[in-house]
Parts: sequence; C-alpha cells; structure tokens
Amino acid sequence: MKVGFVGWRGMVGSVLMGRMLEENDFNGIEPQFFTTSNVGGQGPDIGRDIEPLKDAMDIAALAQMDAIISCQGGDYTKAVFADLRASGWQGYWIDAASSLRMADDAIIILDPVNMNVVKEGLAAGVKNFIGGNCTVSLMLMAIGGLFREGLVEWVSAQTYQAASGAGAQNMRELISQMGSIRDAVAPELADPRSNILDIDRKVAEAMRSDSFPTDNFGHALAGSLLPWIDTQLENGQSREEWKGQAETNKILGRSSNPIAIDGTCVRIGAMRCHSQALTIKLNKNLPMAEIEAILGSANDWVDVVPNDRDATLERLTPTAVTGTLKVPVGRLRKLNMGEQYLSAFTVGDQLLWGAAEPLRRMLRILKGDIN
Ligand SMILES: NC(=O)C1=CN([C@@H]2O[C@H](COP(=O)(O)OP(=O)(O)OC[C@H]3O[C@@H](n4cnc5c(N)ncnc54)[C@H](OP(=O)(O)O)[C@@H]3O)[C@@H](O)[C@H]2O)C=CC1
Ligand SMILES: N[C@@H](CC(=O)OP(=O)(O)O)C(=O)O
Repeated sequence: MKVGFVGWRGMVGSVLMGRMLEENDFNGIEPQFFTTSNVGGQGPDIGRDIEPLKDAMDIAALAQMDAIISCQGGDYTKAVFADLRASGWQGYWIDAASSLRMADDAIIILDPVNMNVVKEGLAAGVKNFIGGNCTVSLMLMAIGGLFREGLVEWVSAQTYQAASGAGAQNMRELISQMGSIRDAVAPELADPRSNILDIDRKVAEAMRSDSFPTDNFGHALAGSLLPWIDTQLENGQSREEWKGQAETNKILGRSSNPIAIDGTCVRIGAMRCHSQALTIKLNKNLPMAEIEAILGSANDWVDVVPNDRDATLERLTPTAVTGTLKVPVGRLRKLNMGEQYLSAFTVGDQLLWGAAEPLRRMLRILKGDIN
C-alpha cells in the first residue's frame, strides 16, 4: 500500500509520526512524504531509506498513492482535494482538517466510538475519512458508553481548551505571555514583604499594555481566558460550539433525531489538554455504580476517576494527562436538578485522541489490523 503523508512536520503531523513509529505503523506500507515548501528535501527519520520529498501540489504525484494522510490544514485540502478526485483518483483520503467533515461522502473517524459507522462506510465504498474536532472526539472518548447505551437525552459542555488547539505559534505565545507577566513583577516577587495588590496592579498593567505579546491570540490568555473559539455564527454560537452537536451526531451515525449538544467553548492557558465540564441529562434514572461501569467499559482508554478530592487532583488535570492517550472522566455525581442530571468532568490530550490518533488508526483499519 502506497501511503502519502502531507503535513508530517507540523505540530499534528509530528505527533502522528511519533505515534506511528511507536506502533510500527510504517511496517507493511510504502510511505511517500510530500511538502509544500521543500521539494526534493529530506523527509522524516522513520528508520529506513525514503525517497526525497515530493510536491504536495502535484496532483499526478498524489494520484500515485493508495491512501493520503493530510495534517496540512483546511486550506491545503481545499486547494488539492477536488482536483485530485476530478483526476479520477480512487484512493483513501484521511484528513485532520475540518473542511470535508460534514460532506455527505465523508465519515468522521473515531473508531473506539463509531467502528460500526466506519465499517459500514467502507463497505459502501466511502473513500474520505476525516478526523473529528478535538473537543468532540475527546468528549465521546470519555462518555461514549452513555451514548452507546442510548442513555443520553442531551449534553451541555462547558469547555476549557488548550492553546495547542489554536496552533504551534499560539502555544509559544502563551509561554511568552507567562514570562512577560513574571518579568513585570520580578523584583516584587523576590521581596516577601512586597504588597500583593501592587503586584496585581502591575500584572494587570502588563497584560493590558501594547508590548504584551498577543500577535497570535490577539488578547492576553495567560492570567486570563478567552470565551470565544473559532468564527462567529449568526445564531450566536461560535463555530467550535456548533461542532458539538453537528459532529457528535454525525460520528454516531444519527442522521435523524439528533441529540442536542450545546455549551460555551473557552480557551484557557493549558498547553495541549482540553478539559470539559459536562451536564448530561439521562433519559432514565440509573444508579451511579451502573453509570460508572458503562463509562469505564466503553473503550480501552477511558479512565473513571472516583469522585474523591485526592484522586481527582492527581488524575483529572491537564498536567496528569498531557502526552498520554488516557481519557479520564470523573467528578461524577447527580446534580441538584434531579436524579437524571449527571455531572462529569473530563480531560484529554487534544493532539492525540483529538487529532493524530484517529488518523493512524484509520490506516490500520484499511490494512485490516484493527477490526
Ligand atoms: N492544532 C490542532 O489542535 C489541530 C489541528 N488540526 C488540523 O491540522 C492542521 C495542521 O495543524 P498544525 O499541525 O497545528 O499546523 P502547523 O502550522 O504546525 O503545520 C502545518 C504545516 O506548516 C508548514 N510549516 C511551516 N513552517 C513550519 C515549521 N517551522 N515547523 C513545522 N511546520 C511548518 C509545514 O508544511 P510544509 O512541510 O509543507 O512546509 C506543516 O506541515 C490544522 O490546520 C487543522 O486543520 C486538527 C485537529 C487539531
Ligand atoms: N478548534 C480547535 C482545534 C481544531 O483544529 O479544531 P478543528 O479540527 O475542528 O478545526 C481548538 O481551537 O481547540
């Protein structure tokens, strides 16, 4: 199987390469690496000789591939995908970008949750397999068991999304902002007798000053938060909020009678883990032990954390989860609103299950390694 990789050196692509090496995913495929900036250059080190980089805009070269995995972004997909298909190419297109997600001839891939949908699509001849929005995929990895059992009437998700979702430059800017804040009050911090309100005033001045680094976010994120992610829609939702219901129902293969999902998406100063506080209206009253058993048995990565202070602070934070495939879900309890209202909190690495992992697993599904 000839597999083309576009976007392999970007942030998502680098995480994908790392995971593919860890899982020996290059065995049994003929990889060809593409570039938009360095044709003829050297591709990644995958432990064996590879051909020089090919031009990612060269439709004829792309059309030689049996499958293409793109982590290059939506603009690239828009620039080549239609021409590639128009050239008669029948290969599999596997993409991290959102542009094709809601297309009728595309499936959103998250196989631990929707293997049935993926298999039905493959059997029906679908060739376009697109990774879901990170927040949606992580929510489904965490509470997929409740959806699988048909227990969910609606979900309200309040998100706490990491800087990485906005891109590599934004992660760097978050750290620069943290440094600028610290630098603005370094002498006062070194003096234990200094007045905390003076420190606070200086910090606020620094964060509001023109010299504060905001080229990427446009605003201070460190020491603050940004309650808007992605573009503005006419109905008052952000596009990130809109994806919650649209993508969840598509992933679950629910074309009619969609489950209502809505909430507020917020960027916070975490590096690469998205967290979400979920209010779930169940369609029947179940004992907590049964709910925990359903959640915990849904897939191999979900980790039900007891609703206990120490366990929560040890296992249910971005610091604990970052760089791992675990998707802990905890703070599980019935709310005062009634026995059918469940509260949950979940954390997940948005570059792993939120971006790279479903793509590499789709390749394994095509190879017949994951059934
Ligand atoms: N960030 C995220 O959380 C998520 C992103 N996605 C999707 O993935 C796409 C790619 O995202 P992301 O990986 O963050 O994008 P990056 O900006 O990190 O990489 C995209 C491309 O930029 C080019 N590039 C230019 N300069 C550099 C550099 N210094 N280092 C590395 N690459 C560079 C590379 O292309 P070339 O080698 O051809 O020059 C690279 O493939 C997004 O547009 C989005 O559609 C999906 C889910 C989550
Ligand atoms: N919008 C997400 C990241 C992302 O790339 O989402 P999507 O793949 O749906 O464009 C975030 O900012 O956290």
